[in-house]
Amino acid sequence: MRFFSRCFPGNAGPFGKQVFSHRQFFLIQALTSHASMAYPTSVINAFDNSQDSSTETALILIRHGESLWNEKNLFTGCVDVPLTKRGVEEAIEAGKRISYIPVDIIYTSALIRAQMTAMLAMTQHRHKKVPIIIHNESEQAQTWTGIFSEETKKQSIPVITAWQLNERMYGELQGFNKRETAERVGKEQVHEWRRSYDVRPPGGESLEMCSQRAVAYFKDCIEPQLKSGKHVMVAAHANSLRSIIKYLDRLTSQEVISLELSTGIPLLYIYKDGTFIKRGSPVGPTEAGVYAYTKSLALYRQKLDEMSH
Ligand SMILES: O=C(O)[C@@H](CO)OP(=O)(O)O
Repeated sequence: MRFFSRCFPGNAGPFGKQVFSHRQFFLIQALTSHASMAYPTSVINAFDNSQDSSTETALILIRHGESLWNEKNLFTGCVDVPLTKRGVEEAIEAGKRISYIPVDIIYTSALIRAQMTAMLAMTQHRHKKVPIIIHNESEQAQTWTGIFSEETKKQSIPVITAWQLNERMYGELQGFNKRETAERVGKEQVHEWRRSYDVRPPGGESLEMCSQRAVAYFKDCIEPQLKSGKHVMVAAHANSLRSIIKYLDRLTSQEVISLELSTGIPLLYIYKDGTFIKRGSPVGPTEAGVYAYTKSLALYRQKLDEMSH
């Protein structure tokens, strides 16, 4: 049961007090293990490779679009702030960039800026499936969010929310202006709090502490999905994603200091034979280079194109 309790929404943690039930598990299984009835078999095969664990799978990482506190230059951490208009546009643009890359399951943090980003990005996707947030707050939430049409389930993508993917908790800095804080306590101190690997901001999490929960979640819950043939998108935050990228790219704690992630830029990895191959950021939906590296992605794109003609 370890996989279940750690990997489904509502797992114990600062942002979840729910418990996992078997019903939840079966719902997610149903949502992720289907083939589309509405598409020709060849298309289904092109992106439903969940039976073949040797297949390459796509992992898209995306930092949320600009938030209202990014705009104001405030330490945000786990404060649940929505996107700005520009953030909304960034998320839509990101969606265009990945609109031909298969997505079978989405993970987001428990915070609205990551969830908005994932949902807005999916409005641009060519497969037109509906991303649906899996609710597990209570037995009632599970029952009341039930989907009873198999056909409709097949046209859905489960969205799993996990507090472990949240932004690093910034402690007593949350809500303060970054520039003003630097003027008060010194630029070096603020830089150390923001970018060092193991120094904690007052009352908050160091990047190392953030890594411990984010990478553990990635290894326990997301990697098994990729391994089983699912294409995964993760919408999260600067520091939870820096932690995950440190793990994927095997960066040292020194190297991760200079890793900066822009808002709303998708990053693509291919998972194959237990390793992650970095593919950078797809620049545009029709960029040939993005699809050149794996046959299955190229085939997927070709089929989507054929469907729309
Ligand atoms: O304020 C925050 O939560 C983060 C991300 O915006 O800031 P920083 O770049 O300092 O880690």
